[in-house]
Amino acid sequence: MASAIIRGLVKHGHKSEHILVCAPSQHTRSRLVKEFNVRVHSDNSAAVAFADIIILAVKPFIVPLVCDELRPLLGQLNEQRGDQGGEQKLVISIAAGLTHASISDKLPRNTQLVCAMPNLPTAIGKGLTGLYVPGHLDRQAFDDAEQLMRAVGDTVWLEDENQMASIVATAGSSPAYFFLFLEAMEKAAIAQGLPPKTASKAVLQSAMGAVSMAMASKEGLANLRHQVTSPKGTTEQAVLAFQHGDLDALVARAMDSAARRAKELALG
Ligand SMILES: NC(=O)C1=CN([C@@H]2O[C@H](COP(=O)(O)OP(=O)(O)OC[C@H]3O[C@@H](n4cnc5c(N)ncnc54)[C@H](O)[C@@H]3O)[C@@H](O)[C@H]2O)C=CC1
Ligand SMILES: O=C(O)[C@@H]1CCC=N1
Repeated sequence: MASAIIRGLVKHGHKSEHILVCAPSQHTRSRLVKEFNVRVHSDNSAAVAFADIIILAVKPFIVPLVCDELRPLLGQLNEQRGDQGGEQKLVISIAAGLTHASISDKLPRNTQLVCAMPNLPTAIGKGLTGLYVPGHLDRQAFDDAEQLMRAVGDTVWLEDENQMASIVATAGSSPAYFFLFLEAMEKAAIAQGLPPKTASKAVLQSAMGAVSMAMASKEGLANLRHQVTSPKGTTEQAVLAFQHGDLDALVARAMDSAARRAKELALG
């Protein structure tokens, strides 16, 4: 996910020399230098010395370990900046499930921390990031978090942290559902006899057309669906097959499972 954000940032004009990636693996560091020409370091605390905005993009169970590495220097630098009336460094966590309080507890007191849930299309500037912060955040930190994630897509601010699990299910994880559905369509089209390239083009272009139309339209998804569904026609048969398979219930079950998993990850 870090690569997706970096790709999106670089593509949208952020200078690669302003980005420092800290990763323990030499292989990962070399790959990122080769791909994006970013700065790299093996020591996570180098991020604190270098950056005003620090993104925690590790697996949820590793976040506490990384916070332990960041805490001493982060506390020291923020204290210095506070004494000089300067801005505090901003920490953004993208770890699924982890609560603001659980991460804050691992960082120096009063650290400006935003919990974010982006998704993979940030890599092409078409991401969706849910953002949450309880109560107060400095205006500058708020603007910085918004501006950074806006550079790689759209944002929604959540008022209630409990909504974050739904954003994980609806946005963070959902590109995989769409890929799965498109894969299933592609397989079915090939099974019906279309050449693979034709099947792929027909599926992807139709998906893109449908999503672009839905985004441009004020009519709502059900209305658009009705416009495709001629009475006693072909679409009606396909829609009936989905409905007999109880697609709504299946999707709800899948999304509930993702949201439940996000809450489990919060418990560690
Ligand atoms: N993959 C996705 O689409 C999304 C992932 N996320 C969140 O992003 C985080 C990362 O997920 P992925 O990118 O999928 O996992 P990943 O396994 O692909 O990437 C994790 C990276 O962390 C690095 N790492 C491991 N230990 C480290 C340490 N001690 N210090 C610094 N770096 C370390 C690894 O080298 C690896 O490059 C997770 O918390 C996940 O919940 C959030 C939204 C979407
Ligand atoms: O599957 C995961 O846990 C991560 C969080 C959202 C998308 N990928």
